[in-house]
Amino acid sequence: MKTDFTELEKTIHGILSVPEYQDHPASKALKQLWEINQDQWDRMERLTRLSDSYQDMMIQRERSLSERFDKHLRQLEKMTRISDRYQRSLRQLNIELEKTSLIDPLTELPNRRMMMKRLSQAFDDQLEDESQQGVCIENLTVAMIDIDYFKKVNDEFGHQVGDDVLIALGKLMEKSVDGHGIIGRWGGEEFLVILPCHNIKDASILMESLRAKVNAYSFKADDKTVLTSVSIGIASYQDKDTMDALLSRADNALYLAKSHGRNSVILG
Ligand SMILES: Nc1nc2c(ncn2[C@@H]2O[C@H](COP(=O)(O)OP(=O)(O)OP(=O)(O)O)[C@@H](O)[C@H]2O)c(=O)[nH]1
Repeated sequence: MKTDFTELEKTIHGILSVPEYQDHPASKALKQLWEINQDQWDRMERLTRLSDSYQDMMIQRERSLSERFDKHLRQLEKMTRISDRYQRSLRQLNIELEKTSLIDPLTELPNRRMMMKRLSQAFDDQLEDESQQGVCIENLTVAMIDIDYFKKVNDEFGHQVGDDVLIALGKLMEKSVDGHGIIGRWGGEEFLVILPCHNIKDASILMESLRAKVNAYSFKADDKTVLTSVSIGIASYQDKDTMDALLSRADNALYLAKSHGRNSVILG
């Protein structure tokens, strides 16, 4: 746009520099007009520069904002990844913790806590079944099993062999009960079997077979052989029974089995 005026500028400069025209009113007005024009140009240039620097500033600002946004986004993604990882490991830890709190570390059978949970569940099922006249018309039955003279095993063969015998007998008894109910380590050399939907007769046949298997089993420790047997007390659910009452009947039956010479099954 300014280049269009180049010729005009030259002409005006030409007129203004002629000495005879200096005092002519038209020359004075032209000079004034020229100065106003120059002033306008300066102002426009200043405005253009201002607008350019403003635009530069905005571009710069936009760039830094977008960089900051990208940086925050990356940080957020990183934090989300870390949090996901942390949550996964926490979940895994919880599963393991839950498992270790319910499993006996030596025999890897359910521990007493888990057996109490399962028994409580079996009780609920039993009560629900009674009220709804469901398919399970038989009683819930429990069996308390205690290894006979286990102290002797420890004394004679050492505690480590005692541990190995506990593990081996745990596996053997678990196999015997498999498909009928569950077995857990109740504590020390004592185990509990829960047999839902088993009347006392069926339960005693199953427990008698378990007893015979343990009796026939021999554990080899180096060149020595460890022979064991178990005493078993059985009790079936009776009307208005509590868990404690049922367990204590099974315990009393076990006590009788012990006092009647061990290696036997007694019904409570
Ligand atoms: N090796 C080993 N021994 C255990 C464990 N828990 C309990 N025992 C042992 O089991 C033995 C139980 O002894 P007692 O209660 O006298 O019973 P018992 O010798 O089996 O005799 P009866 O039960 O009367 O037939 C003790 O010597 C305990 O130390 C265990 O985790 N490992």
